[in-house]
Amino acid sequence: MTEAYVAIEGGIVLTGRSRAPGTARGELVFTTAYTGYEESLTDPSYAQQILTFSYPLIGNYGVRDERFESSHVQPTAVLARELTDDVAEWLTEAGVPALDRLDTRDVVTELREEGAMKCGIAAGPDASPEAAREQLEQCKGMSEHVDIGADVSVTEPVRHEGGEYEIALIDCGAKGSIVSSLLDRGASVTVLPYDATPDDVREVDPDLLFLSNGPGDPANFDAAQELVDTFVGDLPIAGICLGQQVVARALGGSTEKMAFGHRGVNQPVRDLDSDRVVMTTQNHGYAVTEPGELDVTQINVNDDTPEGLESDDLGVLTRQYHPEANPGPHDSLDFFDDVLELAGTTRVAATAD
Ligand SMILES: NC(=O)CC[C@H](N)C(=O)O
Repeated sequence: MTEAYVAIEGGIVLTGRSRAPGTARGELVFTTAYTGYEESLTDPSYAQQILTFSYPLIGNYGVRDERFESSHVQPTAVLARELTDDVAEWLTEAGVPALDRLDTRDVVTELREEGAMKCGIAAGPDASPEAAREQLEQCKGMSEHVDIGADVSVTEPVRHEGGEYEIALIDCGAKGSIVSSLLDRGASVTVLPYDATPDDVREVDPDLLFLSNGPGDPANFDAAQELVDTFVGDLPIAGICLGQQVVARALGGSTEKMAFGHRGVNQPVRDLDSDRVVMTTQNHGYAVTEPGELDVTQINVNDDTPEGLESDDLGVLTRQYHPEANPGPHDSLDFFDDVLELAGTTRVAATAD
């Protein structure tokens, strides 16, 4: 067994089996998802993080690229109790270090007690505890990645021709299934870079401005925040995850880093109007603390954090969780119907003028 080492803030060094060689560093987080590993591993929201799967066996239904949320593996390294050969080969080809035969219960317990922590990894024939510690020393906290959008965003507009409604999607690290969920419902989507200017948006002449999910601290997405400032009231605005956080900050709200975040596929969310609880997929380490000009319409059942923000007057609709949620649960897919309906209000207003 080729050994691999995990050095965690506070001096802990864990040993496991190397499944993909290399060294890496990143903030150590965990997901409780028991399915959807292809989607999680290609979700750009995981950039600069080391992803621990708490479910004990990862890879039991293979790896198929049609499930990918982006073109490549996004976490800097992967930890699990057991990874199948399919996943180990995929991560080896991707150059993303991975290790298993690790007591992930210990890792998760540590993270739940101490919060997300910096971490260094060394795996493969040349690995040593010192190499893992060196990685740890160079590791930055998520909020210190001040231009993380540049690592995950398109650099030029990308147009997806679809139906009648025009949506400008600001790509702060967008999952592919957000684009396909909008196209499936009759929208045309123009994906714009994370640092798009108001003029870039005007050029698209959209019916709705959509802010995507993405990695890191929403406070580091100034350009996207400025777009919300500029267009609120004139264009309907929607957002998912980082998108919700950026919209809230732009409209007088605030965000903060959570202790260890929400990552999994069975996070319960209560809609305050209908009192209905839905199961949701989540992946975030920051949360909205004050909603500013928006109303909190949905909350997390476990910790009451805001899961949905809305303003009828301003035409704003956001979700902290991932309604597109491949492979599921799909309880909240109707969010995208609501977004399209909101986009339709622009056309109605334009006809009335
Ligand atoms: N999935 C996301 O968009 C994550 C949002 C943000 N980076 C957070 O961790 O809270």
